[in-house]
Amino acid sequence: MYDSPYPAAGGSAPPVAVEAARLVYDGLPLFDGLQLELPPGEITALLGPSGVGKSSLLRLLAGLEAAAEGRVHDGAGGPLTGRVAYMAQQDLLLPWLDLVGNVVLGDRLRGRRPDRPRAEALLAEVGLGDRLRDRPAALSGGMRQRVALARTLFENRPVVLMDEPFGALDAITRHELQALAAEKLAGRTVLLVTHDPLEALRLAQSVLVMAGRPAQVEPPIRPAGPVPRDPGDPLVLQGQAELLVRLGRARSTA
Ligand SMILES: Nc1ncnc2c1ncn2[C@@H]1O[C@H](COP(=O)(O)OP(=O)(O)OP(=O)(O)O)[C@@H](O)[C@H]1O
Repeated sequence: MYDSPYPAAGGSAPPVAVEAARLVYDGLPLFDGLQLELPPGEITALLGPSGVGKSSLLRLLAGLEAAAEGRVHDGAGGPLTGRVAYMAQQDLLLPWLDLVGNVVLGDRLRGRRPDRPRAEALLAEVGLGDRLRDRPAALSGGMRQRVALARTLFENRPVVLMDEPFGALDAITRHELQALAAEKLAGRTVLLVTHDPLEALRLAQSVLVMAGRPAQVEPPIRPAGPVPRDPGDPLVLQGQAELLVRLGRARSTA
């Protein structure tokens, strides 16, 4: 029996465990025997050099990597099927649907009657209550990522996988959306892939660095204090400097 250090709290967000993950592209293992633990109800950030395999690992967790081997489970050996939402860097909004239509898309694809009032309430929560009937083309990049966040929250899954969701935004919009995401995702088990050490230290209870080929995930850093942390906090700034050193080391082993 797998002995998780992060037992699932009854009825709430589960931990996520990856065991013996292996993925080979073009005959070369990207990772092999990779282990990973995500604590329940917390945000974990995953950093690492470009090409090390972060997005591939995220897709493996989402069940989207057909070629991968290994085991992904909820810490008690159960599958994560139906408990995972995925948010990509591109907002993936459909241009012919209005904002409500984009948020309820998952329900429609599953053949369920869309809960439009809940979608409208979520759009209002992310600050778009007065744009419900707009098409995505009428929005800024930051607004579009707000819609993508509302759509992710609409799925109401206890596990959320995010692949550089704020990477394409300007610094101020990114800062605002990070705070919004931290507030709205509280209590869920989140894996956030990012290239930004400051984003990781602002939002995450655990920070992981992925390095090497085949890649491994290094032991977690657990910065002190509640999230979102103040970017000007001396501990955050010091953590950022240390993380940059670790990332430099990780790149030299990639
Ligand atoms: N479907 C695929 N077929 C072959 N190689 C692939 C495939 N998908 C990814 N790769 C390769 O696997 C490696 C890891 O890709 P991945 O996107 O997971 O890295 P990453 O760490 O997320 O990179 P980045 O930070 O640049 O987004 C890269 O060298 C990439 O070219």
